[in-house]
Amino acid sequence: MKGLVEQVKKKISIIGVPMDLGQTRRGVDMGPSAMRYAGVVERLEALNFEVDDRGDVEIGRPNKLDVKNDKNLKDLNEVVKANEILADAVSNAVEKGNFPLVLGGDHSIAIGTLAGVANKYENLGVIWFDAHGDLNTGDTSPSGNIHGMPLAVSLGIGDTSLTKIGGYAPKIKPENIVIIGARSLDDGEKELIKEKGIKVFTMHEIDRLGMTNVMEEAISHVSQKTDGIHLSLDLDALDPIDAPGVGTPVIGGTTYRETHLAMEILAERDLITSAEFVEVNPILDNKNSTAEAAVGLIGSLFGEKLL
Ligand SMILES: NC(=[NH2+])NCCC[C@H](N)C(=O)O
Ligand SMILES: [Mn+2]
Ligand SMILES: [Mn+2]
Repeated sequence: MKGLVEQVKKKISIIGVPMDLGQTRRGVDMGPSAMRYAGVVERLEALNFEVDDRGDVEIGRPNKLDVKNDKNLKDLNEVVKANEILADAVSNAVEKGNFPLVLGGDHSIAIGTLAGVANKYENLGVIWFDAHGDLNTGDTSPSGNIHGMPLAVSLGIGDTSLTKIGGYAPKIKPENIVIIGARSLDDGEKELIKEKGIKVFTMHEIDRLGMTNVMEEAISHVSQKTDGIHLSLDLDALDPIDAPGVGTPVIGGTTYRETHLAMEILAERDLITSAEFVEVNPILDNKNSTAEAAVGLIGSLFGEKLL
């Protein structure tokens, strides 16, 4: 499997997704600009990548009357529309042989990213950094926020208007997923994890084993039968001390250093074939430090080294 660092340097297609309708705290729509302002393009160009910034996917404004539905899926229509557009943009990038780098936006956009990637990779592996499981459905969600559902949706579980985005379902298989950094799971998510046998490295395992061992195990879990690996990194995986600008912070997360190390290990192994960095909310941030952390992590993922 060819990744992103060693091969003849791949062109990177950046796709911004100013989506804030998958949750209720405004401001996460400014995440893509915050990461651009923090220098993501320049950082990648300095590593000799050719970067094609495709701009932002257009997000509709919801009709207030549509917000409430009986499915416990907030702003469903606009979330579906934007994810269909994103799926197309991502699949175009993959078709051209480019590496898709998606900048969010709330985590509901993983539905579209995975729809765009998985139609090219039949056995896509997924490494999901998150404080949460994002394995809810309208039936199990305590909030009705679709950003808490993208992993379930991509497994083909949930409302069909979401699972059929991109025209096919499921996108991924439970045995090809690892979640890293979990410390807040709803009851329905815990059940789904058990039922599907999804591999989860909670903060407990990270404390016990250390990030190096967790990454070794995680990589061997997702690289066995897969033909590509997507990295989905929710900035709330990090501790709120290092990443304060997120809508659903949870105390006790990974440090910037640990997460940075995880990215360096992924770069060394050269396995990642697409990535997204989500949930950066500049309104809740401290002088853009969360966007800067995200861009630092992106640099490491793409092979940046000090010396
Ligand atoms: N992508 C995220 N930050 N998800 C947070 C989800 C929180 C909670 N589990 C919910 O479903 O509402
Ligand atoms: Mn999260
Ligand atoms: Mn998430």
